[in-house]
Amino acid sequence: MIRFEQVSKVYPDGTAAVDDLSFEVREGELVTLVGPSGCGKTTTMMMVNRLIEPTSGRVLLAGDDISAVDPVRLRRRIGYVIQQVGLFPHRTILDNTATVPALIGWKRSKARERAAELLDLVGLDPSVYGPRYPAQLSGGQRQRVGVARALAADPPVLLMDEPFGAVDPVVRERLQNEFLKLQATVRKTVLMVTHDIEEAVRMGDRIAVYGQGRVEQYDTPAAVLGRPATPYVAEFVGADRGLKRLSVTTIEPADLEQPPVARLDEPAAGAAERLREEGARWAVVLNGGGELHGWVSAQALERVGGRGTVGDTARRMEAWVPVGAPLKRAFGEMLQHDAGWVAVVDGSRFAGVLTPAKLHEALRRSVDADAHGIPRGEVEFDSVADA
Ligand SMILES: Nc1ncnc2c1ncn2[C@@H]1O[C@H](COP(=O)(O)OP(=O)(O)OP(=O)(O)O)[C@@H](O)[C@H]1O
Repeated sequence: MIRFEQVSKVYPDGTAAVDDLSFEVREGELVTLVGPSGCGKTTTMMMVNRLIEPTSGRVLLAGDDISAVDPVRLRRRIGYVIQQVGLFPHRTILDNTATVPALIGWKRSKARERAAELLDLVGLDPSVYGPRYPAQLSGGQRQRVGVARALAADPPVLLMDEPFGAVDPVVRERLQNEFLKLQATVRKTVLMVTHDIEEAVRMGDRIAVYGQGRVEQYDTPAAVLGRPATPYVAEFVGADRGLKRLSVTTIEPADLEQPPVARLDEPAAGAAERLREEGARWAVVLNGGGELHGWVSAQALERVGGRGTVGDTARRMEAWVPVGAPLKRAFGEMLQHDAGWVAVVDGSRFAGVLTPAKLHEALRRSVDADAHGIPRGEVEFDSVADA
């Protein structure tokens, strides 16, 4: 969709900002450009919407050499989100969001209707925020408006330059997650500049790691973390890349343990006996529909004895995650709820539990898979234990 072919940019003062860049962003893919300040990320991005012209090489968009496309028409196909957002201070949020559709000649009513839809999509109620002015919004809300505005004319391509850079880390993580959800439905081709490797790893389908003016590695987050192509990349992703890997390794059914299970409405005595036989100290408790309710300890069941049901003494389980969530989220849930394990659900069905030992095992398996270049599911567990 976006293709850089041996692109270089030397500024008039002789600064070589980008040197012989070649890579391709596939349609619907989110690619993060990450690297230290001044390495040429913004220059790369601005050559896509022709705010900057390359000195040599070509940039292609959907097969067209963009140097032959009228810049104004080109930019209609490309949404642009920048850190400072750049909202017009004297226009309402609704009008700000409707800027591009209005510019390209949509009827005012249609442009505003679309703007309201987009505000809703990024989590801002248009009836509340639409009439406000930019100064009446928080930084995070302004960033959301920036995204809504970029999407308003439904361009196939989005360029985002540090889009979540100006907000605190908590809001930033929320905006990142919201954007990923949005991207899962709108499937734009996205180039996103960041200097934060965590953000690059979390957001990118692929990452371009920049050295000075050059791409040192262009690969999936797991591969960049697992097999840094050069010592520079290894240093840039950091010694704690094992930890970062938690963000990109997902929980799979094979990672789960199957503890004893009790039903909410079954007699406590029967459940207590089962646990005794199995030598287990606790059981997961499900409701009649097989959905997770919580957990119960063997001791508590013994106390209830013959008189009651499991439901009389079961505790709710707050620490749960869906299958497919990153290990980092499971780990976060364990810490937040001070839990020794976290329940994993598949839709509304209970799928098993992830324990710290299993989490570690999953992580090792993912490292091992990358080291050998084979899919995670095909790694023999023995090789993990030996590693
Ligand atoms: N108009 C310009 N004239 C001369 N040099 C420039 C110009 N714009 C950028 N540069 C230089 O080109 C290099 C790459 O800049 P660029 O803005 O692409 O980097 P970046 O990776 O986006 O950095 P940052 O993360 O700090 O925004 C830097 O050395 C910068 O000083």
